[in-house]
Amino acid sequence: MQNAIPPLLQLRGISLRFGGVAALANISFDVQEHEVRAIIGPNGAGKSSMLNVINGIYCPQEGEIVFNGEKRTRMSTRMAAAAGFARTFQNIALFQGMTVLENVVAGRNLKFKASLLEQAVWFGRARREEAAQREKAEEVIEFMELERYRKKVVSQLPYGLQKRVELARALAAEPRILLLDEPMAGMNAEEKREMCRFILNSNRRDGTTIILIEHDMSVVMDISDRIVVLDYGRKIADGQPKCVRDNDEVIRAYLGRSERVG
Ligand SMILES: Nc1ncnc2c1ncn2[C@@H]1O[C@H](COP(=O)(O)OP(=O)(O)OP(=O)(O)O)[C@@H](O)[C@H]1O
Repeated sequence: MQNAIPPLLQLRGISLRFGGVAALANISFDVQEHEVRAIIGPNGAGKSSMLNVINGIYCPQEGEIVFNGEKRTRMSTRMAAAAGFARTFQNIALFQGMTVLENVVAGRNLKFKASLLEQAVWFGRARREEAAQREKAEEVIEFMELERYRKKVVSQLPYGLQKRVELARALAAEPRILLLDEPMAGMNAEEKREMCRFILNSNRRDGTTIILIEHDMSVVMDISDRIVVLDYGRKIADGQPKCVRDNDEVIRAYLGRSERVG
Protein backbone atom coordinates (compact mmCIF):
# COMPACT_ATOMS: atom_id res chain seq x y z
CA MET A 1 0.00 0.00 0.00
CA GLN A 2 1.29 3.48 -0.86
CA ASN A 3 2.12 5.81 1.99
CA ALA A 4 -0.49 8.59 1.86
CA ILE A 5 1.70 11.17 3.61
CA PRO A 6 4.26 12.74 1.26
CA PRO A 7 7.83 12.40 2.53
CA LEU A 8 9.41 15.41 4.22
CA LEU A 9 12.62 14.87 2.26
CA GLN A 10 13.28 13.06 -1.00
CA LEU A 11 16.66 12.42 -2.58
CA ARG A 12 16.26 11.59 -6.25
CA GLY A 13 19.03 10.18 -8.42
CA ILE A 14 21.83 11.84 -6.47
CA SER A 15 25.30 11.39 -7.98
CA LEU A 16 28.42 12.93 -6.52
CA ARG A 17 31.92 12.47 -7.92
CA PHE A 18 35.31 13.52 -6.63
CA GLY A 19 37.55 13.33 -9.71
CA GLY A 20 37.36 9.68 -10.72
CA VAL A 21 35.71 8.56 -7.45
CA ALA A 22 31.94 8.04 -7.54
CA ALA A 23 31.14 8.79 -3.89
CA LEU A 24 27.40 8.53 -4.64
CA ALA A 25 25.92 6.88 -7.74
CA ASN A 26 22.29 7.56 -8.55
CA ILE A 27 21.03 7.35 -4.96
CA SER A 28 17.32 7.78 -4.24
CA PHE A 29 15.50 7.46 -0.94
CA ASP A 30 13.03 9.39 1.15
CA VAL A 31 12.59 10.45 4.74
CA GLN A 32 9.18 10.69 6.40
CA GLU A 33 8.55 13.42 8.94
CA HIS A 34 9.12 12.22 12.54
CA GLU A 35 11.01 9.07 11.57
CA VAL A 36 14.46 7.89 12.60
CA ARG A 37 16.19 7.07 9.31
CA ALA A 38 19.63 5.48 9.38
CA ILE A 39 22.24 5.47 6.63
CA ILE A 40 24.65 2.57 7.04
CA GLY A 41 27.37 0.90 5.01
CA PRO A 42 31.00 -0.16 5.25
CA ASN A 43 33.84 2.40 5.39
CA GLY A 44 33.97 4.64 2.34
CA ALA A 45 30.42 3.67 1.28
CA GLY A 46 29.35 7.31 0.85
CA LYS A 47 27.42 7.90 4.10
CA SER A 48 29.04 11.19 5.14
CA SER A 49 28.94 12.39 1.53
CA MET A 50 25.19 11.76 1.55
CA LEU A 51 24.75 13.78 4.75
CA ASN A 52 26.87 16.56 3.25
CA VAL A 53 24.63 16.63 0.16
CA ILE A 54 21.53 16.78 2.36
CA ASN A 55 22.68 19.85 4.25
CA GLY A 56 24.32 21.59 1.33
CA ILE A 57 28.01 21.16 2.13
CA TYR A 58 28.46 19.16 -1.11
CA CYS A 59 26.72 19.97 -4.38
CA PRO A 60 25.83 16.80 -6.34
CA GLN A 61 26.55 16.73 -10.08
CA GLU A 62 23.22 15.01 -10.72
CA GLY A 63 19.90 14.55 -9.01
CA GLU A 64 17.44 16.62 -7.07
CA ILE A 65 16.32 17.16 -3.52
CA VAL A 66 12.67 17.65 -2.67
CA PHE A 67 12.18 19.17 0.76
CA ASN A 68 8.72 19.88 2.08
CA GLY A 69 7.33 19.69 -1.46
CA GLU A 70 9.93 22.11 -2.90
CA LYS A 71 12.27 20.81 -5.58
CA ARG A 72 15.93 21.86 -5.65
CA THR A 73 18.98 20.68 -7.53
CA ARG A 74 21.04 21.42 -4.45
CA MET A 75 20.57 22.50 -0.89
CA SER A 76 22.74 25.40 0.24
CA THR A 77 23.95 25.37 3.85
CA ARG A 78 22.03 28.61 4.42
CA MET A 79 18.81 27.10 3.03
CA ALA A 80 19.33 23.99 5.10
CA ALA A 81 19.73 26.02 8.28
CA ALA A 82 16.70 28.17 7.48
CA ALA A 83 14.66 25.04 6.72
CA GLY A 84 15.46 23.71 10.18
CA PHE A 85 18.35 21.30 9.59
CA ALA A 86 20.86 20.90 12.40
CA ARG A 87 23.89 18.64 12.37
CA THR A 88 26.50 16.96 14.49
CA PHE A 89 29.83 15.85 13.06
CA GLN A 90 31.95 12.68 13.06
CA ASN A 91 34.73 14.62 14.75
CA ILE A 92 33.42 16.83 17.53
CA ALA A 93 32.98 20.40 16.26
CA LEU A 94 32.37 22.38 19.46
CA PHE A 95 33.89 25.67 20.61
CA GLN A 96 36.45 23.97 22.84
CA GLY A 97 37.38 27.08 24.84
CA MET A 98 33.77 27.93 25.68
CA THR A 99 31.54 26.53 28.41
CA VAL A 100 28.77 24.01 27.85
CA LEU A 101 26.17 26.76 28.31
CA GLU A 102 27.92 29.08 25.84
CA ASN A 103 28.09 26.29 23.25
CA VAL A 104 24.41 25.51 23.62
CA VAL A 105 23.48 29.21 23.45
CA ALA A 106 25.55 29.36 20.22
CA GLY A 107 23.26 26.66 18.85
CA ARG A 108 20.33 29.05 19.37
CA ASN A 109 21.79 31.65 16.97
CA LEU A 110 19.60 30.44 14.15
CA LYS A 111 16.54 31.30 16.15
CA PHE A 112 17.81 34.69 17.24
CA LYS A 113 15.25 36.90 15.54
CA ALA A 114 16.42 40.43 16.22
CA SER A 115 18.67 41.55 13.34
CA LEU A 116 22.01 43.24 14.00
CA LEU A 117 20.47 46.62 13.15
CA GLU A 118 17.53 45.96 15.43
CA GLN A 119 19.93 45.00 18.16
CA ALA A 120 21.67 48.35 17.73
CA VAL A 121 18.56 50.55 17.65
CA TRP A 122 16.25 48.54 19.85
CA PHE A 123 18.39 47.25 22.59
CA GLY A 124 15.40 46.25 24.73
CA ARG A 125 14.04 43.71 22.31
CA ALA A 126 17.48 42.25 21.70
CA ARG A 127 17.94 41.97 25.46
CA ARG A 128 14.59 40.22 25.85
CA GLU A 129 15.45 37.86 23.00
CA GLU A 130 18.82 37.10 24.56
CA ALA A 131 17.07 36.17 27.80
CA ALA A 132 14.68 33.93 25.86
CA GLN A 133 17.59 32.22 24.05
CA ARG A 134 19.32 31.58 27.32
CA GLU A 135 16.18 30.17 28.85
CA LYS A 136 15.74 27.78 25.94
CA ALA A 137 19.41 26.79 26.14
CA GLU A 138 18.98 26.02 29.85
CA GLU A 139 15.94 23.90 29.02
CA VAL A 140 17.98 21.86 26.51
CA ILE A 141 20.77 21.49 29.06
CA GLU A 142 18.26 20.06 31.50
CA PHE A 143 16.76 17.77 28.84
CA MET A 144 20.26 16.45 28.05
CA GLU A 145 21.06 16.09 31.76
CA LEU A 146 24.04 18.42 31.51
CA GLU A 147 23.17 20.76 34.41
CA ARG A 148 26.22 19.71 36.42
CA TYR A 149 28.53 20.69 33.57
CA ARG A 150 26.89 23.88 32.32
CA LYS A 151 29.73 26.17 33.51
CA LYS A 152 32.52 23.74 32.55
CA VAL A 153 34.80 24.52 29.62
CA VAL A 154 34.14 21.92 26.93
CA SER A 155 37.80 20.95 26.41
CA GLN A 156 37.91 19.75 30.04
CA LEU A 157 35.07 17.27 29.57
CA PRO A 158 35.55 13.62 28.67
CA TYR A 159 34.83 12.62 25.09
CA GLY A 160 31.44 10.99 25.75
CA LEU A 161 30.14 14.15 27.43
CA GLN A 162 31.44 16.32 24.61
CA LYS A 163 29.40 14.22 22.17
CA ARG A 164 26.38 14.87 24.38
CA VAL A 165 27.07 18.63 24.39
CA GLU A 166 27.26 18.52 20.61
CA LEU A 167 23.82 16.95 20.46
CA ALA A 168 22.55 19.57 22.94
CA ARG A 169 23.89 22.36 20.75
CA ALA A 170 22.13 20.89 17.69
CA LEU A 171 18.87 20.47 19.64
CA ALA A 172 19.06 24.06 20.86
CA ALA A 173 18.22 25.16 17.30
CA GLU A 174 14.92 23.25 17.65
CA PRO A 175 15.63 21.44 14.38
CA ARG A 176 12.99 19.97 12.16
CA ILE A 177 15.57 17.51 10.82
CA LEU A 178 18.55 16.47 12.86
CA LEU A 179 21.53 14.99 11.01
CA LEU A 180 23.76 12.90 13.24
CA ASP A 181 27.11 11.69 11.90
CA GLU A 182 28.22 8.80 14.13
CA PRO A 183 26.81 10.24 17.38
CA MET A 184 28.04 7.23 19.33
CA ALA A 185 31.50 6.77 17.85
CA GLY A 186 34.12 6.08 20.51
CA MET A 187 31.60 5.73 23.34
CA ASN A 188 31.40 2.90 25.85
CA ALA A 189 28.25 0.77 26.13
CA GLU A 190 26.76 2.87 28.95
CA GLU A 191 27.37 6.15 27.09
CA LYS A 192 25.80 4.65 23.95
CA ARG A 193 22.69 3.63 25.87
CA GLU A 194 22.38 7.16 27.25
CA MET A 195 22.86 8.71 23.83
CA CYS A 196 20.18 6.42 22.32
CA ARG A 197 17.81 7.54 25.07
CA PHE A 198 18.42 11.25 24.34
CA ILE A 199 18.01 10.75 20.59
CA LEU A 200 14.78 8.80 20.97
CA ASN A 201 13.42 11.23 23.58
CA SER A 202 13.98 14.11 21.21
CA ASN A 203 12.30 12.17 18.40
CA ARG A 204 9.30 11.27 20.57
CA ARG A 205 8.93 14.47 22.61
CA ASP A 206 9.48 17.02 19.85
CA GLY A 207 8.78 14.87 16.79
CA THR A 208 12.26 15.68 15.44
CA THR A 209 13.01 13.84 12.21
CA ILE A 210 16.39 12.17 12.54
CA ILE A 211 18.85 11.04 9.88
CA LEU A 212 21.65 9.10 11.46
CA ILE A 213 24.92 7.51 10.41
CA GLU A 214 26.13 4.92 12.88
CA HIS A 215 28.53 2.00 12.73
CA ASP A 216 27.20 0.17 15.78
CA MET A 217 24.68 -2.15 14.15
CA SER A 218 22.86 -3.16 17.31
CA VAL A 219 22.19 0.54 18.01
CA VAL A 220 21.06 1.13 14.43
CA MET A 221 18.74 -1.88 14.46
CA ASP A 222 17.27 -0.78 17.79
CA ILE A 223 16.50 2.87 17.17
CA SER A 224 15.81 3.19 13.42
CA ASP A 225 12.43 3.08 11.75
CA ARG A 226 14.02 2.52 8.34
CA ILE A 227 17.54 2.01 7.08
CA VAL A 228 19.20 2.78 3.77
CA VAL A 229 22.36 0.79 3.04
CA LEU A 230 25.15 2.13 0.82
CA ASP A 231 28.14 0.27 -0.53
CA TYR A 232 30.79 1.82 -2.81
CA GLY A 233 28.44 4.75 -3.45
CA ARG A 234 25.52 2.54 -4.53
CA LYS A 235 22.30 1.90 -2.63
CA ILE A 236 22.05 -1.83 -1.99
CA ALA A 237 19.08 -1.98 0.40
CA ASP A 238 16.37 0.20 1.89
CA GLY A 239 13.72 -0.78 4.39
CA GLN A 240 12.87 -1.72 7.94
CA PRO A 241 15.66 -3.04 10.18
CA LYS A 242 14.63 -6.68 9.97
CA CYS A 243 14.50 -6.70 6.13
CA VAL A 244 17.86 -4.96 5.90
CA ARG A 245 19.49 -7.35 8.36
CA ASP A 246 18.33 -10.37 6.37
CA ASN A 247 19.23 -8.90 2.97
CA ASP A 248 21.81 -11.07 1.16
CA GLU A 249 23.57 -8.16 -0.53
CA VAL A 250 23.91 -6.34 2.80
CA ILE A 251 25.36 -9.43 4.46
CA ARG A 252 27.81 -9.83 1.55
CA ALA A 253 28.84 -6.16 1.75
CA TYR A 254 29.72 -6.51 5.42
CA LEU A 255 31.36 -9.96 5.20
CA GLY A 256 35.08 -9.89 5.61
CA ARG A 257 35.01 -6.39 7.08
CA SER A 258 35.42 -5.41 10.68
CA GLU A 259 31.79 -4.31 11.01
CA ARG A 260 28.95 -6.84 11.16
CA VAL A 261 25.25 -6.50 10.50
CA GLY A 262 22.95 -7.05 13.48
N1 LIG B 1 36.20 15.77 -0.06
C1 LIG B 1 36.49 14.63 -0.69
N2 LIG B 1 37.44 14.62 -1.66
C2 LIG B 1 37.75 13.49 -2.33
N3 LIG B 1 37.18 12.29 -2.09
C3 LIG B 1 36.23 12.24 -1.13
C4 LIG B 1 35.84 13.40 -0.37
N4 LIG B 1 34.89 13.04 0.51
C5 LIG B 1 34.69 11.72 0.33
N5 LIG B 1 35.50 11.24 -0.65
C6 LIG B 1 35.54 9.86 -1.14
O1 LIG B 1 34.21 9.46 -1.37
C7 LIG B 1 34.01 8.12 -0.95
C8 LIG B 1 32.92 8.07 0.09
O2 LIG B 1 33.41 8.71 1.29
P1 LIG B 1 32.49 8.99 2.57
O3 LIG B 1 33.35 9.70 3.57
O4 LIG B 1 31.24 9.63 2.14
O5 LIG B 1 32.20 7.50 3.06
P2 LIG B 1 31.63 7.00 4.46
O6 LIG B 1 30.68 5.90 4.16
O7 LIG B 1 31.12 8.15 5.24
O8 LIG B 1 32.95 6.40 5.14
P3 LIG B 1 33.34 6.26 6.71
O9 LIG B 1 32.41 5.25 7.29
O10 LIG B 1 34.74 5.74 6.62
O11 LIG B 1 33.23 7.62 7.31
C9 LIG B 1 35.35 7.61 -0.44
O12 LIG B 1 36.00 6.93 -1.50
C10 LIG B 1 36.08 8.89 -0.08
O13 LIG B 1 37.47 8.73 -0.19
